[in-house]
Amino acid sequence: MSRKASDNVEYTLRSLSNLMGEKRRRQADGSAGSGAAAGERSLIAAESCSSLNSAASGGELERAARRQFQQDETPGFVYVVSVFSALGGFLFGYDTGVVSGALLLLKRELNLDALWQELLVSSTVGAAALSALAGGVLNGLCGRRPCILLASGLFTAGSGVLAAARDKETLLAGRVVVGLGIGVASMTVPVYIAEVAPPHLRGRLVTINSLFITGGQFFASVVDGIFSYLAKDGWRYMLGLSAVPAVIQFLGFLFLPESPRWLIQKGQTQRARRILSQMRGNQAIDEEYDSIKNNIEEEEKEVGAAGPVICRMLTYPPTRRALIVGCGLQMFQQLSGINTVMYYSATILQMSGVEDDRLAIWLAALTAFINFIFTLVGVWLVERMGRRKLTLGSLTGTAVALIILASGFLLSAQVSPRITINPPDPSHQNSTCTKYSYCSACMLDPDCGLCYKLNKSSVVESSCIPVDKDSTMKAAWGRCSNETVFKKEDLFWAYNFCPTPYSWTALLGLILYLIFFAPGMGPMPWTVNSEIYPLWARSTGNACSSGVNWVFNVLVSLTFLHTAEYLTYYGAFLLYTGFAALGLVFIYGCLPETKGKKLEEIESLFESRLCTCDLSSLRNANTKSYGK
Ligand SMILES: O[C@H]1[C@H](O)[C@@H](O)[C@H](O)[C@@H](O)[C@H]1O
Repeated sequence: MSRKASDNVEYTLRSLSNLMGEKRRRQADGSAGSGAAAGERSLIAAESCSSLNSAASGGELERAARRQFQQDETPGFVYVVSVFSALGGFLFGYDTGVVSGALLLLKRELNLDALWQELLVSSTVGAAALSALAGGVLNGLCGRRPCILLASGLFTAGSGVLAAARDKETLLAGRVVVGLGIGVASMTVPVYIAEVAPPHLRGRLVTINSLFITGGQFFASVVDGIFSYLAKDGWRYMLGLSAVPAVIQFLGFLFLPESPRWLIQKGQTQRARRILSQMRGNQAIDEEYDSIKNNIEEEEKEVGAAGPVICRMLTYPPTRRALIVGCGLQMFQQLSGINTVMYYSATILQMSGVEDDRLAIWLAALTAFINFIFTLVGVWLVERMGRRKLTLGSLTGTAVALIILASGFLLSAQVSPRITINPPDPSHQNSTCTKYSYCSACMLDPDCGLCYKLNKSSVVESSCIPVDKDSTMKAAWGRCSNETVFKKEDLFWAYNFCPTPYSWTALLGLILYLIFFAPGMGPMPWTVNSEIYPLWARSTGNACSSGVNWVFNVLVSLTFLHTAEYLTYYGAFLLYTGFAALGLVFIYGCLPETKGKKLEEIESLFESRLCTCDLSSLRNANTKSYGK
């Protein structure tokens, strides 16, 4: 048996005897509950002993120990704490998702031009990027609990300001406050959940936070759909509703505890022990407590405590590698285009023949629903497949779906209807729209739309006309400028899409994209980041990687329309395919498996150079099979 395997056996035996010792102690002093329960427990212990005796190798022993550990119920308290913190994820999803529907109403009521609309969307994401970075320092100094309280306070204040806003400047202020809350929540919540969860449930519980993010986005799209019928002040409800979960989270966290790991780091050991045993219920905490404490002491010896954390992280190879992996994952999540696909979903659906704007809003809610449901699949898969396989499988599928999506746009562009009528501009403003010869070129200009008739399924009598400044549902002038009149005359108006027989390919690509992206590439960057840094570097590591996520989120969303103008739509989606392929190489080479490991064990996975992860996992597999 190798040295490592024998260490494992020794460690496993120690854990088992710890567990059983604790059980026996409890049974003896009668604190283990009723006689029946105690009887049941000793049966489990006896079963484990016999499986221990018959276990022939280190691997089997380890499995027996894990089975034993998992048989001990995880107290409901851990789930309550996780769900309350994941409300932060819900608010992140809700507040980033709700704004598109709110803007439809706002731009009419407050006469918002394109610049103000852009400001209201990107100010939130920009503020989130800044506060995620600042959240690292706050987390380290004040702890996770005060940061979650701060985030829910910001969410509540922000949504109050938004619901009561009378002008666009106040709206902007409200969106910035909400963005500050999103940034702090996005980096704190996964860390907090990872620190309170038992190792065998950690992946699943942290992934629940991502489920809440996509749940928030789905809920936001339903709220957008409902209140879109309330033309006056509907946006106040859309933007203000997030105060409800925010207040619930704030009140809950007044009573919920601090992370025991942070407390141990700050020397508050008694409190930490109390909270840890609350979180572990009937399980022995001595070993976990000692391992956290020893780890902190060792880390201090190895890395020292002088200088800013980020400098220490960059000069100490294991944390530098973890940081590269964490930030890389977040960067590739955004570079594979999730937010443009979500943002563009209504248009893709319109391309596939959905003419009505309201129906498109509801179908966009369906897209958000697919994203949500398949994140649930991720929650189910994460502890079965592990992080690495799940992320690799998900990104491979995402890349294939992007190719299908791009092909949909390419085929549509190739059969793009010709423009057959070029009416003179009555306002003599010489708009560029009337100069295009094909629908595909007309569509790439955000100021233009197509007015056409259908003969069976082919487009006839088509013209490219400037879009109305107040509503993208009609033209500024000409045959398609009066909605009720042009619909009666069997005329159609297409803004942002060209009617072609290949639109279903893009729709198929969109659905496949979400099915593949949602279980892996959506949640895993958050989950992995919450576990790969040692305690002293955890806040800073998560602050940096969340900051990278938000910065690339802004970059990709802001550049999408320009990218599409230069590269056309299929070019833009092929570009994202290229990024996804690069991401695959990166993940294949650099992401180690963290499933089932204690947070304190994970640092050792980054001891060897990056790009050898796959080799080391192969080596481990070989060692195991030789040992058998
Ligand atoms: O993990 C989340 C999730 O996938 C969301 O759907 C997306 O909008 C976010 O940008 C991402 O960070």
